[in-house]
Amino acid sequence: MFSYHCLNPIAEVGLDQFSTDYKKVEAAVTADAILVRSAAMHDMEFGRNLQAIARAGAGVNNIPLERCAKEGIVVFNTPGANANGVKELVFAGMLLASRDIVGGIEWVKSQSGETDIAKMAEKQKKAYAGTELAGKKLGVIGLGAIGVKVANAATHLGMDVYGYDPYISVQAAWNLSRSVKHIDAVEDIYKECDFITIHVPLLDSTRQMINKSAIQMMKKDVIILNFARDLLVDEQAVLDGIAAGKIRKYVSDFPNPTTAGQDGVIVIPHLGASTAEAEDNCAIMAVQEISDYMENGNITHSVNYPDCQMGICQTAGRIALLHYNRQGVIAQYTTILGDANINVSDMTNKTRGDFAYALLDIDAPVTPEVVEKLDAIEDMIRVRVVK
Ligand SMILES: NC(=O)C1=CN([C@@H]2O[C@H](COP(=O)(O)OP(=O)(O)OC[C@H]3O[C@@H](n4cnc5c(N)ncnc54)[C@H](O)[C@@H]3O)[C@@H](O)[C@H]2O)C=CC1
Ligand SMILES: O=C(O)C(=O)COP(=O)(O)O
Repeated sequence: MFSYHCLNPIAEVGLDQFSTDYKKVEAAVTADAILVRSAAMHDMEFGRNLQAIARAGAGVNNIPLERCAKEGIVVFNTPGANANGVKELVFAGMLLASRDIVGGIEWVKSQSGETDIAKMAEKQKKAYAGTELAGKKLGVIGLGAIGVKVANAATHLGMDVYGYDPYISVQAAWNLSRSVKHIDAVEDIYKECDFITIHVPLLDSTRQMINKSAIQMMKKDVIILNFARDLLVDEQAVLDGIAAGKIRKYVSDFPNPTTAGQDGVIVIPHLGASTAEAEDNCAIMAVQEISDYMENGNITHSVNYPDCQMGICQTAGRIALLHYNRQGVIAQYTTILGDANINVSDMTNKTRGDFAYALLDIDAPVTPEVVEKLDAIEDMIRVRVVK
């Protein structure tokens, strides 16, 4: 029996995929697995039972990945599962920034009860007029699951699309429309584009990527869209750019005290992934990842351990070893198994940075003594008896 805890509400259609071997628990500290969306986990203490965290979504900056790896907790996310939801909201953002739709709607509301409203609107509407998307240059920074969808869809709206991603995956490159211009230097996006949208993860290397010097390079009347994370942008520099008449609009999906209520800023309450479809997709993928890890030891879409798959165990036993990626560890654990007369019929050992993961299918179940010896290896983080 496995237990799981939901730190945020997770779509039932996903949770329904857990077999009857899983029970939901109210206390995170007792759970084998945690499902989470945006809840902040950096200050959380993790229970000793905790083996896996699945982020039902893309961004994992709310989870202490390194600490989890050191505690033998595998963290997963659900790549692409909410990308369409975000893509659609990015276009809503572009349209809201192009004409003052919000201001116009508010004006109509403020005139409710006016019998002459239709005539008044015809006079008033010029205050909310704007421009079109077609023919404008759109710069997409980060061509992952979301960026590719935004870039491709924009080409169908008649936009001239520039894409920048020095680390683009082969899969993303395959999916990218040939009409998207491949940009090698992000400065070219800053200098050329009328709309700039950012779709990169929040990392030390991307924090405040859109800063004062980037803004200085931009065209007058640029529209900046941020559906990735607020900390990617120096938002005070953006407000200064708006006040100076350089930036026409800043659209953000991340409310905070700096931007909320400011002129020239459209802030949405983090709705990018809040569609029924995205919530269902993320929950289903997260539950599949956790189930396969808990039941088979397979890792798919981890963000702190290497992915590793050996299907369903066909031998007498399977163990999973989470360890540091250091010299001699493999020799030590294979020696312990050999000394215990346990034959390894299949094994995979994968590494990711400082961490490594091994799955071993063995011809006899391991005894508690063998587990104790494996656990005692200096660079061993966690030993799991999967079967
Ligand atoms: N507003 C919302 O509700 C949502 C926001 N997000 C945010 O959007 C981000 C992107 O999501 P996905 O596209 O699904 O992730 P992804 O991992 O598929 O794509 C990220 C892309 O950014 C690229 N990248 C990394 N560093 C870069 C750099 N310095 N310059 C240019 N490109 C760089 C990577 O190569 C990758 O292709 C997430 O990390 C998350 O923070 C994601 C989903 C929902
Ligand atoms: O997937 C992401 O990175 C998101 O930002 C979506 O967050 P949410 O699941 O809506 O709290």
